[in-house]
Amino acid sequence: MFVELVKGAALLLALCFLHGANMRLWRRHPRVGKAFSGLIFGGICIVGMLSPLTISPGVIIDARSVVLCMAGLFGGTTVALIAGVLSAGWRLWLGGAGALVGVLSITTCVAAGLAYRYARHRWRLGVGIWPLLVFGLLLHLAVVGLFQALPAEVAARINETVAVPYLMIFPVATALLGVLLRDVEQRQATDLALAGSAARLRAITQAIPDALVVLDAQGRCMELFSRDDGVHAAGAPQRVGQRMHDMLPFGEAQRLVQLLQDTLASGTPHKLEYTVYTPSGIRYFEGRVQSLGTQVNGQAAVLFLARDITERWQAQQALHESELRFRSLLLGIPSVSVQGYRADGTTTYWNKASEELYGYTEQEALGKNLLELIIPEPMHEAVATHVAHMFSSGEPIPAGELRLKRKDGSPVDVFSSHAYVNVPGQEPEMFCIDIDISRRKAAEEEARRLALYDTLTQLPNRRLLTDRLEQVMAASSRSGQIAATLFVDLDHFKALNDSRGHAVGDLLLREVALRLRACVREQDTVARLGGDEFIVLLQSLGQDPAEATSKARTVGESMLAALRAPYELGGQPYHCEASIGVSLVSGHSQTVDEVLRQADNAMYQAKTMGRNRLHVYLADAG
Ligand SMILES: Nc1nc2c(ncn2[C@@H]2O[C@H](COP(=O)(O)OP(=O)(O)OP(=O)(O)O)[C@@H](O)[C@H]2O)c(=O)[nH]1
Repeated sequence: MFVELVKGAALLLALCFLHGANMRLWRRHPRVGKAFSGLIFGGICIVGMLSPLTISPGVIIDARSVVLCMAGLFGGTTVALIAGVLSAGWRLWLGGAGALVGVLSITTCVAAGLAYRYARHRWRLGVGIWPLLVFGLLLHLAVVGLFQALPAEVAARINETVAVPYLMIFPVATALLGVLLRDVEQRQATDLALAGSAARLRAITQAIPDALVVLDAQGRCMELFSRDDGVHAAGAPQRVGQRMHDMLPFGEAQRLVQLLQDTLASGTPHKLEYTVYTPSGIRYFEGRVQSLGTQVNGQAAVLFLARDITERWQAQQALHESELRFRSLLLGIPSVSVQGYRADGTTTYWNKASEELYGYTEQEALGKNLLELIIPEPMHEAVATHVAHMFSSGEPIPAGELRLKRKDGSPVDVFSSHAYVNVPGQEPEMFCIDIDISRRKAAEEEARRLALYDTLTQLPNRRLLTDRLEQVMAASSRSGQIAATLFVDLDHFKALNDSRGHAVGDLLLREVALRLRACVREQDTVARLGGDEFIVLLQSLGQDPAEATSKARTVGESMLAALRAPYELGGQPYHCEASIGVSLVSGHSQTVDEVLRQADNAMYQAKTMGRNRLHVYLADAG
């Protein structure tokens, strides 16, 4: 019996070995592998049946139950069916009284193994030693139950002699074979996973442009994974065993070795940029060093990942050069102030024209905030909002005319355009391009002044007077307030011109302008029509015409008195008198021309009445 057991154990070990070798052999063709495994399992059963324990002629006991249930559990349907058919065929060929029970036990074992397999996958039933032992015991109890179908005396002999050892040995054998096959299965899974990882790593290293190198602490290449055409892979097989000093210039190699030693000491990844001289020219690399965290060939090792960044480096270089060109071009450009600012308003660029326009030198401006430099206080909030919007959306601030401030606080009119510059890898910047339009603004202002003011006296001229008169008439028609027009004409002015010259006449006209202005309120208008004719427009004289006339008369009389006061013209005394005609303005009942004509008529009346007096226009008098 012991010899039989040893023989059985040897068979089971042989089965494990053959099954494992077969599955490895047919790894790429698993179906063929399963078919062969079925043959192996079946073959082992047949070998077992060649030297069985013979109970009586035609009734044999062997280890096929153990083998077949494991074929079902670890081999699956194909393996179990092939093994089962082979065993059953052989058992039928042997024939005898136990043939049918033998085939039945074969079927039971195959079915039990497949059921266990199903339960394992479906309900995660374990395949540890204890579940296998319980399974083996239950299965062999069932087989002993099948033995009861043999002729009674044979069954009784089995029960008396073999049943107990059978139930003690075969479940244990089942569990042991199961454990061995589980190990085979796990090793296969591990091999498969390893092969998969290796294949993935190979595919990755072929697909990515980077080279992966495993280096020891001295920078010696232990393994190299790289595309066959990569710079680092040139002569790859010979590279293994070489030091970094054999592949890189001495200085670069030293830097790299230092870096990988730092990486090993700190455990944190490091990176550096380095150059490699190749027959096709210099190439730039970015190297990342990461500790492997495990020893290779008994040594601490790092993974070194080298990326060719030549194109990126060249693009950055070109960008840098073009930016330098652009900045130095704008630096000296005359009359166009260019300033650069970051999102928080910090000044990053300040050209010569900006120095001239705003009064800050480049050193003074750089690093300062836009708002504190040239933006007047009332504009701070609006400018900050526009700048924030520009940096968040990338949309430039619309160009336009702005009144900014110089270093000395004086205002400066500029036409300001804005550009948002966002260079990849750099902080975005806003560039302001300002052109000084102060002269144009001053010229516009002067033209406006010339169009509306008299150059000699600086009083409003006829055009501005007409505007004001229309405004006063509109206001009068709304409020009912009466206004008055006083037409002032100097008496015998021509004689002054003729006797003392035009220039002295001009002096008198200026002095008259000042005296008239001094006689009226801020809201009243004193205008010069031309020659020695002035118009005084008095507003808001009340709603009663008599009262308005009285007020106008009072102002007019004070003007006559003021004009009569002595003059000093070019060092000579002079006495001047004037005649004044008054017409009232009430609502929009008259036109501007009518009002002026009425005042003119009244003034003419004053002249004809002897000059140096005031006359009020009466509608009935025409
Ligand atoms: N100095 C000077 N004279 C001017 C100017 N414009 C006009 N005149 C002169 O002003 C004078 C106007 O004369 P009139 O008002 O017609 O004569 P008048 O001597 O004042 O006579 P009455 O008004 O009747 O008293 C003319 O001699 C013009 O040449 C000016 O801008 N400067």
